[in-house]
Amino acid sequence: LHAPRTPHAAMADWTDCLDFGISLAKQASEAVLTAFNRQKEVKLKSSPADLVTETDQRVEKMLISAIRKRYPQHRFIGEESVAAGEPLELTDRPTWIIDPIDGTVNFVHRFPFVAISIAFTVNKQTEFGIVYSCVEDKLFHAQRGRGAFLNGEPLHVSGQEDISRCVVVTEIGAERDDLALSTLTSNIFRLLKLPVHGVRALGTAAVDMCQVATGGADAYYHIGMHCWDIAASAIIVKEAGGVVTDTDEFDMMSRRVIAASSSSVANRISQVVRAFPCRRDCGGAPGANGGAAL
Ligand SMILES: O=P(O)(O)OC(CO)CO
Ligand SMILES: [Mg+2]
Ligand SMILES: [Mg+2]
Repeated sequence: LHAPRTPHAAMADWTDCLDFGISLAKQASEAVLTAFNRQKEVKLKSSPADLVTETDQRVEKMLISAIRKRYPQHRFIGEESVAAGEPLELTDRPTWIIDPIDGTVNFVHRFPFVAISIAFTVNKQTEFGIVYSCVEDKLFHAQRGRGAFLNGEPLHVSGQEDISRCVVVTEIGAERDDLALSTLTSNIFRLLKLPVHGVRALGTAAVDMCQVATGGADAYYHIGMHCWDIAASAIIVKEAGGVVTDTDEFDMMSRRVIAASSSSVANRISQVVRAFPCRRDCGGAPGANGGAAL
């Protein structure tokens, strides 16, 4: 089902793809839970804290082969396929952006927050996102213009506008060089000094960001993640009434994101948090790799 820029394609609502994605996320969750308590063979990727297991690779292959069989024209950006050398390219074609296990370090350690994250874009616009937090058995999803849901119940952000009353979620990530670590820790220091009510990190960007959609947290920011970590949860936050930004408009390839309950909270975080340079996932944008404020 190729979707060129035609009025017909503009009218497509992609619900069939969403339903299929949800059924696959449930199957993938079973595979993740079966392996959760078992011994894992762990390999390193970009750093000593960037891990992959056989389950990450197997789940991604299962998802992609099932989707490809049903939608042969569709394209993919998958974390483990990119790690294996596949190009990371977002085109106008219908594209599935997949993180087979978001929270692999948690998975390896049996820390109980791991998720399957699936986003779907057409003409580079996200049409829906699915985040399945497997151990919690929480299925988050959102479709463009149709709201966000947790296990079928509508989601709403907190609406908090005062940063000093916020719980802010972030991730430490896998970067371990001095500049990244000092930037990360000084960002947390500055937020705590505002003060905010608390800073949290669950170990999965997808689930972290979904906390903003539920109103359980008021904001999330992250530097250094990849598009597959946050593409699905970004539309979930947006459809729950939240704000998703970068320095300017949200750009899922920039490796920076702020998701917040209100634009005033997003702006305040943007003033406080500094970014360290990260190579974009794909495409180019002026100043995208600079060390400017997030
Ligand atoms: O476990 P993954 O997919 O590498 O993702 C991490 C990125 O830091 C957690 O979101
Ligand atoms: Mg991830
Ligand atoms: Mg992953």
